[in-house]
Amino acid sequence: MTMPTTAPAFADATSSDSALRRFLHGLPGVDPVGLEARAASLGTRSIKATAKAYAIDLAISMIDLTTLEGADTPGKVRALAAKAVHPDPTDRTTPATAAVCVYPDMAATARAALAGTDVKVASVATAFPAGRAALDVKLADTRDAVEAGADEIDMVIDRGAFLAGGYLKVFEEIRAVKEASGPARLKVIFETGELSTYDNIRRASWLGMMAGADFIKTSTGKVAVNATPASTLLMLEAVRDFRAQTGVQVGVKPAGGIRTSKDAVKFLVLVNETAGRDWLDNHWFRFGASSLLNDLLMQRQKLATGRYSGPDYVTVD
Ligand SMILES: O=C[C@H](O)COP(=O)(O)O
Repeated sequence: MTMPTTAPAFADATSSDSALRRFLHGLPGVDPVGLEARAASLGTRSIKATAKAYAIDLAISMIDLTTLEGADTPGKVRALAAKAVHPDPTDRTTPATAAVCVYPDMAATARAALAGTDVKVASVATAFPAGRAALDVKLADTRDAVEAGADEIDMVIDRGAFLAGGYLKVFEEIRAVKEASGPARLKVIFETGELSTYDNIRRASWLGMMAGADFIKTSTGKVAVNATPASTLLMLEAVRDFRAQTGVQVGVKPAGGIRTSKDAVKFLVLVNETAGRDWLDNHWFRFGASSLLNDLLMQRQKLATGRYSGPDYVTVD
């Protein structure tokens, strides 16, 4: 198989397992107390009502509206797609979400339902969520999703290999999935809640970007600890530093457990204060969320009218 070439800046660092280990373990260590304090303090920033209205619309436009359940049906995916295109049918000024995110077997249904719109089809692949399958199975899963119409692939890394120090294996797997993704943008999920340390999250971020990730993503939403402000802050620092070093911009997607407007706005403050304004649009920042949109819609309505709507204002997620 022809592999994409590694960025020249990293040719030496990725020439062997030991070279890659030296590079990743040579990254500056993370001070956990300082990191968490910075994330917490940015989270307490208050913003003006006008900025809040802007932030709510921005957050809506950044959602990968997600359903990743064993019980997903074509009907549920079509309803989700309709909601992604017109989140509030009574107010056509409401922005569409960025994407609808589904399992590969639902990608064709999502593609058909979103035809003629700007909303992307994102599909998880590579034996999501555990990532425990042979590489050829993961590549077939990826190709299936792309052939069915996915614009974006959300792959999971092999956390077992990463934690055992098999960095080159993880690196080569990401490169192979990137190639199998063809024109689709590749989001690489680290499952930060399983990586044990902040140092590992920093190492995984660099590993993913060096291997060609278009986005780095925190979590699957399927484990106990999903997206946290601290892990997202760390990843935002990584994309900022990677661009400074290589000129290549990589997006960030916190996912899992983000359910309120208040939380979404906190994440946007982190983006603005860490990576900067260049990341403040849905090409470079996404929220992976199954249950955030309704709260954003209710807050949007409250800002516009001064009151919350009745419980039947929004459809159930
Ligand atoms: O990638 C998206 C996540 O699976 C969604 O997680 P959530 O259901 O906690 O919002």
